[in-house]
Amino acid sequence: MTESTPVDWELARTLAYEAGLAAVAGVERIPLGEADGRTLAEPLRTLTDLPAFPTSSIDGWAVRGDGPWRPVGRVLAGGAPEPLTEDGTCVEIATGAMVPEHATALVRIEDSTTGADGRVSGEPRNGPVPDGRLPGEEAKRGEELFPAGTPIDPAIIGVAATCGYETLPVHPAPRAALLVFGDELLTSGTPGAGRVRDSLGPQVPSWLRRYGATVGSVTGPVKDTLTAHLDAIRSALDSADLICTTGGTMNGPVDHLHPALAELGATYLVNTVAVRPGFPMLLARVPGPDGRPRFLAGLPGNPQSAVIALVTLVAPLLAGLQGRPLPALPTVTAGSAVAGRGGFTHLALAALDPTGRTATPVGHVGSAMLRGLANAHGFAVVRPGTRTAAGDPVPFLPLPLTPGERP
Ligand SMILES: Nc1nc2c(c(=O)[nH]1)N[C@H]1C(S)=C(S)[C@@H](COP(=O)(O)OP(=O)(O)OC[C@H]3O[C@@H](n4cnc5c(N)ncnc54)[C@H](O)[C@@H]3O)O[C@H]1N2
Ligand code: MOO
Repeated sequence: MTESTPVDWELARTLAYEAGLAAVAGVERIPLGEADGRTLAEPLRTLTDLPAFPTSSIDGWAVRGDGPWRPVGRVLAGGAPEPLTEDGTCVEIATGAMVPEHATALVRIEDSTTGADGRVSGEPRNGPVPDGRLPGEEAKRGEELFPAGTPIDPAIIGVAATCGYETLPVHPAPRAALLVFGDELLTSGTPGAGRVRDSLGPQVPSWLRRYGATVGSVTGPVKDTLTAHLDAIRSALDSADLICTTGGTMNGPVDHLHPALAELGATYLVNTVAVRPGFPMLLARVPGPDGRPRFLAGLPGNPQSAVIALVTLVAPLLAGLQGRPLPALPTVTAGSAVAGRGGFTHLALAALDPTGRTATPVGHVGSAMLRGLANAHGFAVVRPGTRTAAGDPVPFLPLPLTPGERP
């Protein structure tokens, strides 16, 4: 490993985020149905008033002036009605239909009677929920509903459709590749006799997708030689904006990542982080074949440490590359004491209680273990030189879990 001073954990997150934001790619327009999980590249403004026309919320009558009213027609949802030209007239109207010009009230079908002469009588309601909707009530034409950088979810897609869009402007999804280093790794069967199963090749792509990347290739185990490392990185550079590697971040006899980065002319954005576990993590910028910015995140080989590098460096980088804000960390209450780690930030795996307000450290949290990770919602963050007592407020860095996971 090249000599380096570990970067403060908060600063490392910020550096990774800013590097991503500075490299955000241009804008593409994609169909609404494909936009879930992407990020708005431009503010979303409504193309019309919402609703775009006065709309009936009831089945009944649109009336003009005082009753009884003489029916002069019918307007269904989808139709554009003629104006009501005389007092004492009405049209039958359906829910969702456009209210004719000059109508003065809406009368529900159940509040009306029709006389022998065919005239309609009844009382408009003056309840707290009006029976019609006025143009612009929900939004005025041109109004900004969501700023650039908003993550797109199904509700945002629904709003975009409502206000007239067929496509949405988004940044291209960052393309990631994963290279797994380590001759000791097995990709099938049970571990033993010095060999361990590769637990990162199968899980890291799923974390990357949850952070918004597409994962083009997973390669490994890559042989523990400098040449094999260089070949694997060069080939991943062809199609990935971000290469994640696992293992080989230290200075062992077969740790080739740092020499490979030197050979490729990489520059470090972060080279080791003052965090436990996970300190040998790194983030570098690597020249790509076409001059586009490429990043390489070196995740340490110990499996929990690799995930800590994902949440520390890769998640902020990908947020930046997508043009998203860097999520602020919520503060929760510590359910029990969490030790400090001297001059390092301690990321302590913790489970949230059902209210989401109290985080309690879990067991099985050695950096070579994954059992604690699989029982935790995220990490309690204990900053350098501090410790956290039970009941203290503590920042919490969540894992990208979806509702229903970790019940
Ligand atoms: N002399 C020192 N040795 C080590 C130090 C140190 O400060 N001084 N730090 C330790 C820390 S902390 C970590 S983390 C590891 C990081 O090492 P590498 O990134 O070089 O990783 P490897 O040596 O390749 O592997 C470490 C460990 O993880 C296992 N591993 C690797 N890849 C996988 C995988 N895909 N799936 C499952 N397990 C994996 C590997 O077998 C090793 O047991 O260095 C410490 N050493
Ligand atoms: O910090 Mo290492 O990353 O303990 O396993």
